[in-house]
Amino acid sequence: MKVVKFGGSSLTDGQNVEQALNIVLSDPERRAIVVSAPGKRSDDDIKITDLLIKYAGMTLKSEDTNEIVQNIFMRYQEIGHYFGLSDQELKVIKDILLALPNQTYPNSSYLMAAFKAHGERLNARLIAMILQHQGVKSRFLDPTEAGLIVTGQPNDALVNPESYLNLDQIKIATGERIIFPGFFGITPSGNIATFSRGGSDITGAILARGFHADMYENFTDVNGIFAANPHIVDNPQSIKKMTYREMRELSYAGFSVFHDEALIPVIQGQIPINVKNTHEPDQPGTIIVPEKDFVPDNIITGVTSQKHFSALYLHKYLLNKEAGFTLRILQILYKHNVPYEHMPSGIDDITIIFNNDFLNDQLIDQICNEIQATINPDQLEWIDDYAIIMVVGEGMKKYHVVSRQILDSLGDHDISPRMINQGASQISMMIGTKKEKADEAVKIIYHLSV
Ligand SMILES: Nc1ncnc2c1ncn2[C@@H]1O[C@H](COP(=O)(O)OP(=O)(O)O)[C@@H](O)[C@H]1O
Ligand SMILES: N[C@@H](CC(=O)OP(=O)(O)O)C(=O)O
Repeated sequence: MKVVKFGGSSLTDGQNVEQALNIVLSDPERRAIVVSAPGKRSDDDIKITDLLIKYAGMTLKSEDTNEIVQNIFMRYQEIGHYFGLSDQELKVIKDILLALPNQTYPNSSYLMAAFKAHGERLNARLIAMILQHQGVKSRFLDPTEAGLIVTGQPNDALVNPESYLNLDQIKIATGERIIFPGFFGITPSGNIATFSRGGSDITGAILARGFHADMYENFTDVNGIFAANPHIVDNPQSIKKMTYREMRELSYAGFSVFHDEALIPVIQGQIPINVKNTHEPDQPGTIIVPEKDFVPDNIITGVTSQKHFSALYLHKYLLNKEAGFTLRILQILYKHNVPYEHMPSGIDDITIIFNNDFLNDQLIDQICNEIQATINPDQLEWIDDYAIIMVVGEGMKKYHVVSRQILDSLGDHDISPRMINQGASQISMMIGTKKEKADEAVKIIYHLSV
């Protein structure tokens, strides 16, 4: 059997949902369907998830929410009407939306998670109603009923392994389709908690493992995974086949088309992933497979950049002889609950690279002051303007000359790397640059790879 996930970009309106359902019905193996909340219908539209975040915020501030509820409901109503559902049949969706503020939540973070999750919960319910209306044997299955248990942060949850045992018990009748909402699970105490943004990919992966699927098909709005972000490189080539670890490195480093955490359940279950286009389902898309089933065609598979970093540069002579130097820095970061992304070092220097999401100006000042006082470095410099370019390819392991070509080409364009780090897996190379040079660097490296 196949688990199939449709992203919000594939479920924007009635016509899109019809395309998705045709895909489902064209293959009897497509038995478990994971859906996201309806996405943007045009560039200036708002995703349902973002409308729900606004609804939660207004509820917390006790503002009038009639208009926002109506706006959210209208999106579902429009899809329902396209398939001939009556307002009477759709009333349940409005009732659930209106009832959200009246539930009890442990705190405002759980309230936010529950509101957000209803984008997918109501869409799955609606799509099951549409299929039933068309006479297709189908069932809405909720994470509560399925036992998709999660722990951790209410808006950044992690799957609990018990979920796989629960999913294993679920019977899908012959010819039946299960419609499952993406993006959230239920905590052991029965509250809703969501994965991080884009997390319906994770739900699809959990179901693929839990149901022992032969394939996880992930439908989006482009022909698979491109070798570079299409917003940076014009018409990038689509990758035919790649490995789990290539995808994990690339999605972690900026390929937002597939969530990096969604790789983990499929790797554990050794299930191939096929990223495909809902609008062109006959195109092969990208297949993501275990390393043992892969022979690289190219040296570089993909290149990506991320610009949300800062770095702390520390210089101290004989740093390499001072036991506990790094430990004392890490203790300061730990005290302030600040994680770091990377820490390349030399004999007398170390750079610590941070994700800006975990920082603010006050925290930066505190950390710098404490490091200055504790470590007494010869030089301490905070660098705001930091981007990381990640070049990934299984073929890079064999052809070390590619690193030199990359650096030479960047140098020819006056881009001098601030840091170079060859990953321990030898399939990736990380290059630190100024933010303003990041897109240009991606273009240069992409054109070397094709
Ligand atoms: N390397 C890449 N390959 C394909 N798409 C990419 C890549 N990087 C960014 N994207 C963007 O990701 C979008 C699909 O991701 P997303 O909008 O989250 O889809 P969905 O709603 O289907 O989950 C594409 O429309 C594309 O613009
Ligand atoms: N709707 C959620 C979860 C998700 O995965 O959405 P999408 O499939 O549209 O990326 C979000 O916007 O984050």
